[in-house]
Amino acid sequence: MNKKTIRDVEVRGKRVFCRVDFNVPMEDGAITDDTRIRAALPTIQYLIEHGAKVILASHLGRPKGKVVEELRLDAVAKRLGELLERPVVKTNEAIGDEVKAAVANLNEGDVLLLENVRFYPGEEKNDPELARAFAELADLYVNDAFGAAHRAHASTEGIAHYLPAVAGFLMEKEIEVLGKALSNPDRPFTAIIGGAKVKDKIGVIENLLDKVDNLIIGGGLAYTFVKALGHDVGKSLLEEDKIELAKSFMEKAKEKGVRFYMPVDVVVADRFANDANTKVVPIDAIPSDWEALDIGPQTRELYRDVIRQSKLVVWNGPMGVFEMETFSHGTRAVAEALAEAADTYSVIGGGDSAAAVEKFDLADKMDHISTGGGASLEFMEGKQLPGVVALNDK
Ligand SMILES: Nc1ncnc2c1ncn2[C@@H]1O[C@H](COP(=O)(O)OP(=O)(O)OP(=O)(O)O)[C@@H](O)[C@H]1O
Ligand SMILES: O=C(O)[C@H](O)COP(=O)(O)O
Repeated sequence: MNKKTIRDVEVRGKRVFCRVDFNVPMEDGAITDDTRIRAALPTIQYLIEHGAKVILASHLGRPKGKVVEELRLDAVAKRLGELLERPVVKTNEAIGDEVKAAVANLNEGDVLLLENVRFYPGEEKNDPELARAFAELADLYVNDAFGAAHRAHASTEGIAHYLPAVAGFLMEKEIEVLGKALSNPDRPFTAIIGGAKVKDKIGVIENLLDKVDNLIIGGGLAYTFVKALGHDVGKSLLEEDKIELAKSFMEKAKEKGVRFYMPVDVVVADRFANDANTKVVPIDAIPSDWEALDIGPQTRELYRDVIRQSKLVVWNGPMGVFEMETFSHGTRAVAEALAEAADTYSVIGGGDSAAAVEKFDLADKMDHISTGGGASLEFMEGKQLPGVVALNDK
């Protein structure tokens, strides 16, 4: 990575404004998955051990510039304190007198968590006034919020214009792993693209077609490709306006020598429910009033084999409606194949695929699970992430 990191600067005695992505899932005020908090610990611990005065900032949810009581960061501060095994001071504001006083009270190695930065309308507008107010609290800016790096907001981008700005360890790792996959991949390199819609994956498929040896398609978006091949898809997800695009992707794959893998059989259901009637049918025999909700057993085997023969696999998007047990087997098979393939470096591109891997209890068997959903998708589209661009070059 050509950006400076916290290793390249002196942090001792400095007030460090560290942007993290603590946008964790919550239910009834309780954190249901603290992966993102844990992922930021190496940076926070480094700052503590090296005598920084640590000021953490994050968003939670989408409060749209207003105070939303349920989106306060108190539960996050508590969890962070437990994980760090040290007190974490939490303010009820992210700027202003209360915050300035709390920062002035910090000793070397102390940790302060500011209130949800998205309570301020200036955050998402990348208002220079708010960015400056954040910057005035600190001597150094550290961005460890990879999950929010695709957002040009006051605490992710704007602030970097007013302070020396470097990356944290999580940011560095995400950029290095995803960056290597895209620029210098071990081969055979396979991308597995699933999820609901072609529309959301156009950029990724386009970019990856130039880089991969194998492209595996699954999930709801596969049926637009199936239709493009001339088969009926019944009531399966279909984006009529993307059929031509699907055709052009398949042609482009052929031109480039990319092997393009589509489901050969699917699990169809008579309604969208876990207890629906189901059957396995070949891809060219989807009944007109049934919908395909998972890849079938032959496809699972086919995809397993491709995974086994790959040196690097990047996976984004589930193979079926994995939230329902009946339609989870395709996604599980891909996760298991990645877990078993010892010589295959597996990169999970955040979002639902990461949730699936967690659900199947296979997270610790993957080589890298991105903490970014939208951010990793934009990175894989080949886009520059504003939160990264704004950091100081080496
Ligand atoms: N065959 C299918 N029919 C209908 N829905 C499907 C099918 N296969 C997968 N899905 C649904 O697609 C959803 C996931 O797709 P989505 O594009 O939202 O997430 P993703 O690809 O993981 O991207 P992100 O990283 O943004 O979360 C899941 O909720 C899953 O149930
Ligand atoms: O959950 C995420 O992907 C990040 O925290 C970014 O959140 P956002 O999509 O609300 O900007």
